[in-house]
Amino acid sequence: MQLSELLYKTKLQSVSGNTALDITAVCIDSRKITPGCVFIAVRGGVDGHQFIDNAVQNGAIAVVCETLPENRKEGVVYVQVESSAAAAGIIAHNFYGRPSEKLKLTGVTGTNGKTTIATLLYKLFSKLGYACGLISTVQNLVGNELLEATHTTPDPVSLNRLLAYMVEQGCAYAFMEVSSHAIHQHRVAGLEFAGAVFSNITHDHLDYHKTFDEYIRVKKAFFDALPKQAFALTNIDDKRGLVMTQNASATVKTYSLKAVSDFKGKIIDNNIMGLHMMVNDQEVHFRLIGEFNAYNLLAVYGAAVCLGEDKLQVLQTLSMLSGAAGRFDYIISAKDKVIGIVDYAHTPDALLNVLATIKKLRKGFEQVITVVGCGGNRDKTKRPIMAEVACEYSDRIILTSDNPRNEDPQDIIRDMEAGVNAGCRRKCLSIVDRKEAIKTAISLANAEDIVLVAGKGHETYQEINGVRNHFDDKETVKEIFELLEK
Ligand SMILES: CC(=O)N[C@H]1[C@@H](OP(=O)(O)OP(=O)(O)OC[C@H]2O[C@@H](n3ccc(=O)[nH]c3=O)[C@H](O)[C@@H]2O)O[C@H](CO)[C@@H](O)[C@@H]1O[C@H](C)C(=O)N[C@@H](C)C(=O)N[C@H](CCC(=O)O)C(=O)O
Ligand SMILES: Nc1ncnc2c1ncn2[C@@H]1O[C@H](COP(=O)(O)OP(=O)(O)OP(=O)(O)O)[C@@H](O)[C@H]1O
Ligand SMILES: N[C@H](CCC[C@H](N)C(=O)O)C(=O)O
Ligand SMILES: [Mg+2]
Repeated sequence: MQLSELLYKTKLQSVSGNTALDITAVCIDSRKITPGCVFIAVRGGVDGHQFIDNAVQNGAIAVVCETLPENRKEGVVYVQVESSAAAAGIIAHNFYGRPSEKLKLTGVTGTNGKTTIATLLYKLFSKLGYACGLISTVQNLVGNELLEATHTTPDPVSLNRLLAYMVEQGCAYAFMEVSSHAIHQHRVAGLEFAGAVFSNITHDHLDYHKTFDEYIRVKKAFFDALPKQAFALTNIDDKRGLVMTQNASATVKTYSLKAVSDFKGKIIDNNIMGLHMMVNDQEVHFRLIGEFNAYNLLAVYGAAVCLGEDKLQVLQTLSMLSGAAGRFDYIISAKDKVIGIVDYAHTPDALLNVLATIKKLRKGFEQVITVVGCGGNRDKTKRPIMAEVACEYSDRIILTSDNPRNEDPQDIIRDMEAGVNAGCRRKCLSIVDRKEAIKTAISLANAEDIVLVAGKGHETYQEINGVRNHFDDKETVKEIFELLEK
């Protein structure tokens, strides 16, 4: 494709050279240069500008950058833009044939619930008979083809390649999670969204965004950028729900369990068998559990209706679906009927939600034993809060490792212990080894007790010092149930 076509819709500052140049690939990483490509120098943790010469040496014939290099090579076209990251999204979108305009793309953002909502939308639309794509933390799916996910929202080149593949495979819809990192880094720049969903916003990722206001501003930017013909569906029970869409030119739709809204729900009953709800005057039973899933289900219902589906058919189909892997995923031991719940709650709010949900499901006599850790090299401020939440809602807690990454797991646990108040110390244990921690929790459980293993959900590894060792919470719980019941 010609460079001039690739630059369509980018905000150019200067161009040196002839843009009637055939480009074979788009590259944002100098380590992955292929001859004939355009290299886009993006500033991140390191400054991509320092790799321009290297990229040219390895065969890049055009360079897109914010600051022009002093030594420019003859025959190479240099394009200056205001934001390389934004240009990368737009250029990648053009290169891959503007895939988001060839299918209906819905983006889901918010602190919690993105994977659940996007996955349910994918399952729902697949069941309704459409070929669909899914881009999520857990997995990417093109029809039934499974592709590994490395990020919640991939980099713009991988993302547009994936969307183009969905188009090629005949997908009519794509549902994707849009993380706040992705919005901030312009990974979704250039994409044409048919609609966007806001789930909620709470304390997370402040290691990256620094302040809560900045985190809100970043998420809001996604809604501000939606096209006029798109829908912007927001949860108005969240304090920031209306702020998100206040400047959107898209059509704003709302959902709520508490207030008058376009998609209004009311919980009639909420137990281990599922949710019994009223949704816009229609009584319906869902297999998903807990109030937070009532919100997720309303978001899915609302988005499907905004995309033009029949209300009743959507509810009937939704009522048959199960949730996403590692989200309130439970196993009951054969003999003692101990309930093991594996959940991806890795933020204070998510943990609070899960434990509050469990509390409502209890019959009264059983203990709740919580196993929880916090990831290394991530927001440290959440550590004591998560321990505090776990203490408040559990009869026993075992603090353990999540993915320590490059931190000493003992240090992480110490940070968590700061949140355990004197009154709770007697019910709290710290065990660094996650498997040992789960085993201890299950050994402490009596018949019908509930063991919550939080933080890693669907993850099948534990990352320690750059090495990912196989580790699967659900598999571990199952294994220990079998071992202890022999
Ligand atoms: C903090 C963060 O988000 N980092 C992402 C970011 O990296 P970065 O900007 O620091 O990149 P960098 O390594 O400094 O390089 C800057 C530029 O120079 C280029 N480069 C770099 C080195 C080189 O030799 N040559 C070269 O050309 C890079 O390709 C890049 O374009 O851009 C990279 C390419 O798109 C991402 O892979 C990387 O994700 C890292 C691995 C990551 O861990 N990200 C997490 C935090 C993340 O994005 N998480 C969210 C979900 C969060 C949630 O909701 O839970 C997600 O969407 O997955
Ligand atoms: N609507 C919701 N509100 C609050 N908590 C939720 C909600 N939905 C799910 N959760 C809790 O948050 C955890 C993460 O859910 P999910 O994976 O769907 O969210 P996510 O936004 O994709 O998270 P991540 O950014 O980590 O990928 C779940 O394990 C559950 O405990
Ligand atoms: N997308 C999140 C997931 C955190 C999951 C938790 N298990 C951890 O490793 O901290 C992140 O990368 O920050
Ligand atoms: Mg997710």
